[in-house]
Amino acid sequence: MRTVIILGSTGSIGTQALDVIRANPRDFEVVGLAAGTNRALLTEQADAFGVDAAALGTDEAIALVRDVDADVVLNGITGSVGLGATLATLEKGTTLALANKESLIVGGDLVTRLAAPGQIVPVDSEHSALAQALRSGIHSEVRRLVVTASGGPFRGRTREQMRTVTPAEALAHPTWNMGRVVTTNSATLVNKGLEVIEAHLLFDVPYDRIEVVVHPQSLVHSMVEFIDGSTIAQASPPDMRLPISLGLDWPRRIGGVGAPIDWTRAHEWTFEPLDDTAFPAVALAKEVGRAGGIHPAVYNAANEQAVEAFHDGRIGFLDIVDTVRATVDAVPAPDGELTLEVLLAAEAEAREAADRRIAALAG
Ligand SMILES: NC(=O)C1=CN([C@@H]2O[C@H](COP(=O)(O)OP(=O)(O)OC[C@H]3O[C@@H](n4cnc5c(N)ncnc54)[C@H](OP(=O)(O)O)[C@@H]3O)[C@@H](O)[C@H]2O)C=CC1
Ligand SMILES: CC(=O)[C@@H](O)[C@H](O)COP(=O)(O)O
Ligand SMILES: [Mn+2]
Repeated sequence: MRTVIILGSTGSIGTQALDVIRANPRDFEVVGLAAGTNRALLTEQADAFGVDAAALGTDEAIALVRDVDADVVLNGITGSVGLGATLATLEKGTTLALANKESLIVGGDLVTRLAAPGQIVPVDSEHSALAQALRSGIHSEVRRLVVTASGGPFRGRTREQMRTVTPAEALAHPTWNMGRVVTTNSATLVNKGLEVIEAHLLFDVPYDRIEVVVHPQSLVHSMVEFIDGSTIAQASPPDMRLPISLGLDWPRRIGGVGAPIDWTRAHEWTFEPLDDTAFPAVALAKEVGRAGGIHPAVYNAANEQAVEAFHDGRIGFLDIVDTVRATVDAVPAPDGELTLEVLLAAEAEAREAADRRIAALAG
């Protein structure tokens, strides 16, 4: 029996985690829940799972992690606001099932240095796939990580053909049903950019050995290529309950948590290179990832501001990544040691710089 705290319990990841736990009551017990603003659903969940410790908002979520003992904390908060909870979980020594990729990308080395070996278990589908494939070999045998991307709803389009797309069109993900921010990031390919940085930080593989390949069916969730030419891929229908269950009890597999691929039917799995001209977000992410320091945090903060502005109708779709590029260029790296305070200051500066550009575009 594993005791579990779920942060972001009212969201896509959180509610699917509760589905897994509801179906496996002998394996898991929920001992804490946290959400952002949805008090009604949080209360309903706490009642349904008999949970006393329920928190609303970032500060309360961090206090919950510190005060309530658990075997594993699932961080399913969206955005870099999840950083405090990630740090608090690692400081306490609790296993972190990490869906909130932004906290790893923003915190970078500050997060990885705080984590004991194996303390962070990836929940993001690609990184869960990589972790599963990496169980087949040792680090020195790895030649490349191959991160798959669905390509999003605008796969195959030119920049010009994306100029006037609407928020509703950007939210029509071809294969996954997810929260608003990550779905928008899939459409711009910023999600894949964040995931390349996430893969580098989790698996300590250099950026020139992490590739992105477009796989529209979202059945192969990522692959590891080994030095002998062998490639190990993890494949399953697109269903986050599988990586969530592995995150909650790594490396144990829970029977029946997801349906397998139906091999009695004909399938066509396709793989194609990413069009970096139409979707420059991945190349830009590699650039900021290589630069390290504050730069990944600036990339993410600018994107968060731009995504909100796009959904508010203040800027167009192409302006999202253009704003990230302009903000990365505008916010300089400070001198001196990289501390949490320095990172948070850079994030704030990036949000202001992005907001100024958004205001200029909107005006
Ligand atoms: N959804 C998916 O399939 C996948 C998601 N991820 C990652 O998982 C994370 C969550 O994504 P997703 O579930 O889709 O997002 P959602 O928008 O569906 O849910 C976000 C959750 O975070 C909570 N939240 C927001 N702000 C705060 C805060 N300040 N303090 C505490 N809780 C807060 C929300 O609460 P409330 O509802 O009350 O506002 C909600 O429970 C993201 O980092 C995403 O990139 C990764 C892979 C797949
Ligand atoms: C399910 C999951 O892990 C998402 O992060 C997913 O990767 C989004 O799909 P694409 O970004 O590949 O479109
Ligand atoms: Mn993913």
